[in-house]
This record gives sequence, structure tokens and C-alpha cells, in this order.
Amino acid sequence: MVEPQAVASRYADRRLLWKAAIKWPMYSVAVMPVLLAAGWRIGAVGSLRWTQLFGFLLAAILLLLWENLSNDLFDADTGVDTTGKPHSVVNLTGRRDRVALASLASLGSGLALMAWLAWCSSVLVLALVLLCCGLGYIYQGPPFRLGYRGLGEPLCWLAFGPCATAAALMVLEPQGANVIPWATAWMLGAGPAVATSLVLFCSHFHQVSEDSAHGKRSPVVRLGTARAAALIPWLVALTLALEWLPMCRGDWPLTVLLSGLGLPAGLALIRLMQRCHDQPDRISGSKFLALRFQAWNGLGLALGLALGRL
Ligand SMILES: C/C(=C\COP(=O)(O)OP(=O)(O)O)CCC[C@H](C)CCC[C@H](C)CCCC(C)C
Ligand SMILES: O=C(O)C1=CC(=O)c2ccccc2C1=O
Repeated sequence: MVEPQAVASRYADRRLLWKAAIKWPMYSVAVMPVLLAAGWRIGAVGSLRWTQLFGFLLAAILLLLWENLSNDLFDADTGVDTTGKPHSVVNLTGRRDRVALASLASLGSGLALMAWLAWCSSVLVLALVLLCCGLGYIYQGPPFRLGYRGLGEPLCWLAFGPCATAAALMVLEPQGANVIPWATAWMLGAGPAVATSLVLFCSHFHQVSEDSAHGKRSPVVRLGTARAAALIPWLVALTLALEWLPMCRGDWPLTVLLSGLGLPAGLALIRLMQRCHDQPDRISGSKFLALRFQAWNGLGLALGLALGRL
């Protein structure tokens, strides 16, 4: 007979695994481009299209859900998640078919919502979002799997930086713009997208041996954990430099200094990774510390831009 305590602990373990699989703080990376675009619009024009804002937020969440479910599906094919990721949704459910269905449903509904937003603004919005999804696909899907060659971070930067930010700016534009606002999108998206790519970079440290055993040459596998950890202070500094440069040039208000709200988490991340970069058990949560940096930094920047109106 199975002991009630053993059953209870198995349920508790499963609950924790599901929590790790859902990883709700990760959705901060999906919502940031439109929150930044909203902060910028309030600062520049003083008005916002609220329905479009909420529509974009929901669609971006659905698309990131697709990216993560399909990541578990593709990683199940290469075997990279078999030992190191018990919280893969494929491992947890044992039902590849259902995960594939859920993944397609989130892609379909996310794109349908984006298509409606494009209908209300410009068809270019849909083109940009499809580009983001394409970047997400070549990161992990066959035959490309560029993430396995260490190219995930630049793809991540492009998708969550200029591309998603340009789409969000266009959706919030009342008249429906016909030109992609690349200059604003680069200026607004560049710094926060470095912070988003830092999340991905930090997610590789604790699984370096599984990745290397399965031929996944992540940047951390390529550089080694010590050299990779030495890059983190530079990435934190680059995030802030790209955000504060427009302020130094007089393009943005002094209130964008609020993006420094991410600094306590950024500094804690730098210290942790310098000390423990080669101890998987101690740094398995480092991507969530990087997420705290990304979230506070992005929210501070969005708020700083909006407050510039006052
Ligand atoms: C799925 C991603 C990372 C997980 O990678 P990895 O396989 O190393 O993780 P595990 O070891 O835990 O399995 C993120 C990849 C990001 C990608 C390059 C870009 C995605 C773009 C989104 C689909 C676009 C979202 C919409 C936009 C409008 C906000
Ligand atoms: O599961 C992960 O490690 C990540 C999932 C994800 O969607 C994402 C998006 C953008 C940057 C990093 C990450 C992850 O690390």
C-alpha cells in the first residue's frame, strides 16, 4: 500500500513542476514591447488606444505560450529535455499530441487577434508579428534550430526589440500608420531587448552539461561558464546605456532614469553569477533574477517616458 505522505509529496512535487512549466513571470518579456510603446505614446502625444493595448497584450501572451509549448515539443524530439527538464509540458503530460494541439491553438488565437489589430491599424503589423514568430520558429524548429548553434540571443533581441516594438507602436497609432516607425522602435526597443536576451543567456548556465551532451552549443557551452558570467555586467550596463543615451542627447526626459529601478536585481544577478556560475543547483533560478531586472527596468523606462509629459 502507498503511504498517504508519499502520495501527498508526489502531488506537491507535481504542483511545483506545473508551476515551473507555466513560469508566469516569463510573460513579462511578452508584454514589455507594448508597455514601452504605451509609455512612449503617453509621453509624446498624451493619449492611448486602450482596447488596442489590451488586445496586443493578450495576443503577445498567446504567442509566447505557443513559443514555449513548441519549444517543449521540439526539445522532446532532440532529447535535450529528457533528463534536465522534468517540467517540460511533454514530460509532465506524456501527451505529445495534446501539447501540439494546445500549441497550435495558442498560435492560431494569437495570430487571429494580431490580424484584427492589424485590420484596425495597418497590415504591416501582421507582417512584423509574423516575422517575430518566424524568428521564434528558426530559434528552435527543424531544420534550423539556430538556438542549438548559439544564435538564440540575437534572434531574441531582434524579435522582442525592433520588430515587436515597431508592431506595438503601429497598433497604438490612432490614424493607422502606413510606414514602419523603425527609428523610434530601435531607440525604444534596443535597451529593453538586451535585458530580455540576458534572460535567455542566464537560462543556459544550469543546464550546460545536458546541452553540451545533446549537441546544443548555447553561448554558455561555447564560452564556458566563467567567461559567460563575466559578460553579464556588460550586458546590464549596455541595457542602461542604450536607454540613457537618448536622454543624454535630449530626446527623452530625465525621468527615464527610472529604468535604473532594475539595478538592484541586475547587481544581485552579477554577484550571484560571478560566485556560483559553475554550480547548477545554486543558479537554477538565475533566469528569474534576470527577469526581475528585465521587468523593473522596462516598467521604469515606460513610466519614465509617460511621466515626461508632466
Ligand atoms: C523559447 C525560448 C527560450 C527557451 O529556450 P531553451 O530551449 O534554451 O529553454 P529550455 O532549456 O528551458 O527548454 C525563447 C525564444 C525566443 C525567440 C528567439 C523569439 C520568440 C518570439 C516570440 C514568439 C514573439 C512574441 C510576440 C511579440 C509580439 C511580443
Ligand atoms: O523557458 C525559458 O527559459 C525561456 C522562455 C521564453 O519564452 C523566453 C523568452 C525570452 C527570453 C528568454 C526566454 C527563456 O529563457
